[in-house]
Amino acid sequence: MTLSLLEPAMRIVADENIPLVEAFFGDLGEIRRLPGRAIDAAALADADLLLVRSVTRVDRALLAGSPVRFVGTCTIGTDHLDLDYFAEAGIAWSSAPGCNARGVVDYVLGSLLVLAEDAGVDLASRTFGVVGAGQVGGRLVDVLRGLGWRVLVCDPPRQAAEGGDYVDLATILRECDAISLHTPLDQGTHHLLDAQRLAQLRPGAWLINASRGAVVDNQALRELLGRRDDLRVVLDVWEGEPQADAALAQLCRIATPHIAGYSLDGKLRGTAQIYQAWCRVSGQAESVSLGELLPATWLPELALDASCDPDWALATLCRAVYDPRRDDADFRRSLVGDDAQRRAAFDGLRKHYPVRREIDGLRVALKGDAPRLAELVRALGAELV
Ligand SMILES: NC(=O)C1=CN([C@@H]2O[C@H](COP(=O)(O)OP(=O)(O)OC[C@H]3O[C@@H](n4cnc5c(N)ncnc54)[C@H](O)[C@@H]3O)[C@@H](O)[C@H]2O)C=CC1
Ligand SMILES: O=C(O)C(=O)[C@H](O)COP(=O)(O)O
Repeated sequence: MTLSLLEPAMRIVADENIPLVEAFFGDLGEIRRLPGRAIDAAALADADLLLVRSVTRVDRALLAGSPVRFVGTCTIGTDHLDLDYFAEAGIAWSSAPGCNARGVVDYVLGSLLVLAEDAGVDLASRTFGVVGAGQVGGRLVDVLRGLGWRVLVCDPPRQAAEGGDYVDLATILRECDAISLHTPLDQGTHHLLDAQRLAQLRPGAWLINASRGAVVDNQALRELLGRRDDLRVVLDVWEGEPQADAALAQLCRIATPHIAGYSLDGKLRGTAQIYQAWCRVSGQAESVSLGELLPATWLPELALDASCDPDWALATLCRAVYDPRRDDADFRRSLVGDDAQRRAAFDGLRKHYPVRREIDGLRVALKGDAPRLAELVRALGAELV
């Protein structure tokens, strides 16, 4: 859909946690910043553009009667948008596909390192299961396979559309030591892992959910973890956010407040993608680009000696960029007080999230001839220099 060309001053309402809105959209008109959970129909009474993150439910109740004609969500997920209503009302929209996918991959890698150290196992000896092989899962599969690890992939929609080397969920549950979930949340994936499927996890299995909370039945998972102390679980997303089940969090090896994709690069890319989408929709030429706005990384380059142990190199490169244990510790400290205090703490940790970059922004120099290390660096997506 192409909207009519811009009038001089647009009125833009944007979540206060979207970075660079002024840099990208400032020339278009007046920008009003609000907390995402406080964006209501009254705030949109004279808005043309609405820019949100995942915490704002955007549907008929929010938009009916408002002049909003474009909704941009600076996120990958779209489960907070009522797309049927947008189509019915002729509202253009865009998400930011893939913007923070690399951050989630870094989160999963960091979590796997912790789980492997706890168990005293070699990650290369595990069988990995990736459920949902889109922007996030697809990148994860490439990295894990690039590292030479055995990976089974379950993605029925892709399997139906493309054929190929996919397995069903039952096979993943039966054969995989480590399972990572990367499906969208929709009717087909709500409680994809319900009590019955959770019960099929292998002895000692690891389960990671950084997709959407309700892809796993949280109550069933809590009950299962109460009975099975062999399982190890990593949860970044929760049913009913910003309320997280504190008892479930205590039973998880790593628990974080929906920050898996919170790399700075990912957030800035999200804003840039929405700006590009708006320019397409409005027929306007782009006048701002992300390249000039991305800050320098704090750790642009690392050198590894050819004699170093590849497992040490893997952990060192991943953790040089991101280690989820800090986020886990911050979240655990926040699990105090009443429900309202914990909800506020959940949002607070996300609002004040520290700067984090991505592994593929790292340049790695190898001192000496080390083909195995070179392969590892490339598999991680870092640049070999
Ligand atoms: N925790 C975080 O910070 C973040 C979470 N996310 C979430 O991660 C999830 C994945 O995002 P993307 O990779 O961008 O989505 P995507 O739409 O690119 O890929 C999802 C894949 O799941 C597949 N799928 C759908 N139903 C399935 C089922 N029943 N079983 C197995 N596969 C199924 C689809 O065919 C598709 O290939 C989403 O829920 C998204 O909201 C995304 C970014 C950050
Ligand atoms: O992009 C997505 O989808 C995510 O899950 C984001 O990491 C969510 O970030 P917020 O929009 O909730 O800040």
